[in-house]
Amino acid sequence: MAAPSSEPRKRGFLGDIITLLRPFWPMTLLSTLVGTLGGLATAWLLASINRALHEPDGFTGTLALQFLGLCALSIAGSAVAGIGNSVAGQKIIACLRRDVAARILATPIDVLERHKSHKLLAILNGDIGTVSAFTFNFAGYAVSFATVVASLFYLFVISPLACAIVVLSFSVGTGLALWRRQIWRSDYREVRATEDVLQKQYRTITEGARELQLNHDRRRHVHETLLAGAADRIADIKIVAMRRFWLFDSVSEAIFFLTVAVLLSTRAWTGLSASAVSGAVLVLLYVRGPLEQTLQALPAMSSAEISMQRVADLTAELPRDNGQESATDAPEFRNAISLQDAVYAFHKPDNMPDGMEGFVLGPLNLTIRKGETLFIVGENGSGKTTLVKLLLGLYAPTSGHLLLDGEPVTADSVSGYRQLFSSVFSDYFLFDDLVAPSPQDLEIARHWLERLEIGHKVKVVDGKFSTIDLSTGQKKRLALVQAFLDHRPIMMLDEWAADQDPTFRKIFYTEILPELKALGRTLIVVSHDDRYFDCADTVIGLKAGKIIDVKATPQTACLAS
Ligand SMILES: Nc1ncnc2c1ncn2[C@@H]1O[C@H](COP(=O)(O)OP(=O)(O)OP(=O)(O)O)[C@@H](O)[C@H]1O
Repeated sequence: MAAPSSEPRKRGFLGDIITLLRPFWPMTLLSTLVGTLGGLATAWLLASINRALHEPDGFTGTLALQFLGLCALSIAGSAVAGIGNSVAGQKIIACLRRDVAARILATPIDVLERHKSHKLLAILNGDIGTVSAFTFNFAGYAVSFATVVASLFYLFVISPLACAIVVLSFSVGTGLALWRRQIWRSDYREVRATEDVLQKQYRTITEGARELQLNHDRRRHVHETLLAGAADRIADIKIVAMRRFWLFDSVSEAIFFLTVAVLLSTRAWTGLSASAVSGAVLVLLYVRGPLEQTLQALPAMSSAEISMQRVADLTAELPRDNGQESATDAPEFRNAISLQDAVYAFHKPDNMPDGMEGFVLGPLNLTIRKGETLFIVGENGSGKTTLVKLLLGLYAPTSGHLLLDGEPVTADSVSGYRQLFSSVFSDYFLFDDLVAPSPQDLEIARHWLERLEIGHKVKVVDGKFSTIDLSTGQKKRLALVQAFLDHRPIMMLDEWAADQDPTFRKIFYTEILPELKALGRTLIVVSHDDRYFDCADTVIGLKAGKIIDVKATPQTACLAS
């Protein structure tokens, strides 16, 4: 089995945005074109107003009609651009969310374990929204851009000098905005990194609520140092950025008034006509809004660029699903699964001190025959769960092979291979519903709920369990019902009995496991219950990642114990 392929990131930010917009190009193109038309109409409207100001006949009927027509076009252009934008924006968010989720679902477990879940959540919740917030306004920027360019063109036609003064004024404003963007880029990088820390602390206060309420010192440390530290740092960076923003905004405003003053006060010297001066003031007044809107998009663009980078970095590491996961059927399980000189070595964590190495399981040789009950035993940290993940195809061997009926399980076949198993890990996830249950499934579920002595607590109602608010041991019994309903030939139960009371623990080993075996299930059971090791056909003992003991036991002994 090969390691997941990662796609090198070749495109730039603009390329990413265009790729995102590509599926919605008819709508984006239409709204951008109509929006641009609206922007041109606005510029023409300014020209008409200026002409009306200096027309000897004033606001003539023709001008009035033209004014109305242009108003309609300008308003309609903005509206169509706005609506088209929001539709494309929402679809882009949905698309990105689906794509990232599909990639996470198709990602090998060890890669996923290396990405901490709070970081994945920050990307799913925060970054995707930031990217979309920028693409949302794509047509809006086109409207603003068209208005600015067309208005300047009009001004150039009536007076190149007035146009030059206005362009100079806008250029200084634009220069300031670009400078501001540059500073915001580095600020936002720190904001975004701190948001990951914040997300981690949010998880701590929700998932560790019990522990924190019982320990005031830790609670204070988490709340006042870690969480408040991250929240305050983000606030501090944003306060400085906003202060800078308003300072730059005031300077831009001052430049605007200064330009108007220059235009008015130097008329005698520059020889500008009244129509050129009023045209320039109109353009300055009216175009300032759209221009600022475009310039204000620059910080949003920086944020989107960094967020896009994070989404792209993540998705480059995660494989594309291509629908293969759902399309692959389980192969037939005829004889045995085995490991041949299989090794799994964990990556050494970045913060692991020198001289310490990551855990290595193997090399292992092991065969599990169809219908066999195998117990994996060993002290804490000996590698039992790691071995199970290797056997289930969740970890790919670093070297050696995983074989199904003598054939190596490859990167192409592993997804189907995994469908041979149902599992209850020691840190299992409990689903509260059944996937498309048949009437027989409902019957089987009822049987197993009774058999596991939780039938009085849980029923199946409309394809869902009526509750999953159960005791720890009862939840685990429900997880076993779920695993059984998966109808897989091999069941893996990792320390399943650890949370059960002594009576039910005995029932599990001496009745439930033999029943499952009698139903044809191959069973892989991780256990510390040495009292019941006789209930296995084979027991393998692990120590420091190596098999130290293999024992074949007749299962009849279990029934007598
Ligand atoms: N995600 C991980 N990243 C790095 N190392 C890991 C990871 N998971 C486990 N390990 C290492 O692998 C070793 C074996 O872990 P494993 O969970 O397989 O032990 P185990 O035998 O199931 O233990 P237990 O009886 O406590 O459940 C551990 O000592 C740990 O250091």
